Amino acid sequence: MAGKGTNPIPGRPDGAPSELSQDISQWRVGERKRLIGLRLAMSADERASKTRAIAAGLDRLIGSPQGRIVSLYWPFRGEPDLREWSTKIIEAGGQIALPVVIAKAQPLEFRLWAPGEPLERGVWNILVPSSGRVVEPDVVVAPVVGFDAANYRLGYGGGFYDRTLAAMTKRPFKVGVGYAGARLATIHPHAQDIAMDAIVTDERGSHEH
Ligand SMILES: Nc1nc2c(c(=O)[nH]1)N(C=O)[C@@H](CNc1ccc(C(=O)N[C@@H](CCC(=O)O)C(=O)O)cc1)CN2
Ligand SMILES: Nc1ncnc2c1ncn2[C@@H]1O[C@H](COP(=O)(O)OP(=O)(O)OP(=O)(O)O)[C@@H](O)[C@H]1O
Repeated sequence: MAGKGTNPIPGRPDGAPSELSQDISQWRVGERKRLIGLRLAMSADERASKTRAIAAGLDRLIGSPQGRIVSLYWPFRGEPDLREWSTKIIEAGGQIALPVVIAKAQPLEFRLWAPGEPLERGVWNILVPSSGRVVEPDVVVAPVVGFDAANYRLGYGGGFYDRTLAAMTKRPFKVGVGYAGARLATIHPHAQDIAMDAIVTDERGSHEH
């Protein structure tokens, strides 16, 4: 099965899953690179049209955002750009929060933000709200690098969302968002990986509940 463009877990001639965590973390590194490469290779038009489909999927899944805080993200490395959708959430009576990296290996903080409000460069130069109140979102929309059939999410490898979700006192509704091409059979989840309640992609399918 180790065809062109695949990244078999090493240690097995057939690429079958090995339980060696070192092999799995190497496999994750390779898959992150491959999947980020795939989405960066898409045209801006293709990303925009897939992003519109993702936004429609989020609307169907989440329903009315009235009185709810939805955490989004400031897009980078070809992630779906949902900033236009964030305006719709606010117009419909919801609020938007953005994640802030406080430090490596620490949970994220979420700060309220609305389009037009000031942002500043945080850790790794990521833009974060300068002044919004720190909140716990009702809905966490987390960008995925990859995702699997059990709704586990592969991110950039910082473990930020897993730590954040584990530390939250509220139990938010957790939605992973990404392109359909980011689907994997399994991400070989670690014990501390937290599955999403749903994954929304540009393809309508069984991941929506
Ligand atoms: N748009 C967006 N914002 C987000 C996230 C995200 O996934 N997407 N995050 C979701 O977690 C947090 C940021 N997570 C990040 C994790 C790793 C790297 C990164 O560049 N890591 C380097 C290695 C850095 C180092 O260890 O020195 C790398 O991958 O090369 C960047 C952001 C919060 N904000
Ligand atoms: N709740 C947690 N407590 C302690 N360590 C954790 C926790 N969650 C994740 N980690 C550690 O963080 C590291 C990266 O985790 P993982 O590969 O799952 O990141 P990711 O989901 O791809 O990244 P991100 O969530 O930042 O997008 C791993 O070494 C993992 O053990």
